[in-house]
Amino acid sequence: MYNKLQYISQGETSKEQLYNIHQALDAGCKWVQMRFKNQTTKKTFALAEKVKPLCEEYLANFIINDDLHLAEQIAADGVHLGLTDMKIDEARAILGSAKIIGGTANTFEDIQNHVKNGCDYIGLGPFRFTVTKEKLSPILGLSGYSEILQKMKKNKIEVPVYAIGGITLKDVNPLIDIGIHGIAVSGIITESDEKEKLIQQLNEKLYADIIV
Ligand SMILES: Cc1ncc(COP(=O)(O)OP(=O)(O)O)c(N)n1
Ligand SMILES: Cc1ncsc1CCOP(=O)(O)O
Ligand SMILES: [Mg+2]
Repeated sequence: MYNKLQYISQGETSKEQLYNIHQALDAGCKWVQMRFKNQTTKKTFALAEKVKPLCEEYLANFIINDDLHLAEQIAADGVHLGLTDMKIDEARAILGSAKIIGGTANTFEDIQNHVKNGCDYIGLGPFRFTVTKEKLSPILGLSGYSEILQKMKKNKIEVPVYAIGGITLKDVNPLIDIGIHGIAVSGIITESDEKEKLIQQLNEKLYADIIV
């Protein structure tokens, strides 16, 4: 089962990206999505080439935002695709069954489509307004999530759903209570001065029901 905490990288430059990813790994993140928007292919490739061995060193999963071909070239663990990115079934045909393919959803119908097309997990959001992403889809809030998760249950659709968009520590318990599998976060980890403590607190809540 995938880790319940996915860190989505931030940074205006390759140096900032690498620094933020390294800090998140050092603090205990076990799953990184490299999200480096509006860059040349050369720059994203060069960054991915550095991030991959770093994630390997920290035994963390490494997936790429948007760029299926980069994920393939670099032999990343997978890719995250949005509603306007490459279609999930097309990506699956290229990457094969061993790679992780995540898909963005804003509605129950998006989830139905992604599951039919073979995605491994859903990034459902946005939960609330966030400055991390421009052009947000309609905000779902806890009630929107709850409605969608209930429809999934009724229709026997089983796929790990990650909440995304402005998630903070206090949101984790209510999200887990309604059936969310995990969270994908960027701002709270990037901006935290106490990353290790924050990640520990997030994991305690995310894994509270797991008996060891
Ligand atoms: C885990 C996760 N969920 C959703 C998204 C958003 O993807 P997308 O809608 O393609 O937006 P961009 O991130 O590409 O701006 C995500 N990246 N990760
Ligand atoms: C990539 C993305 N997609 C929907 S919201 C979002 C940003 C999540 O970042 P943050 O945790 O800082 O709100
Ligand atoms: Mg995208």
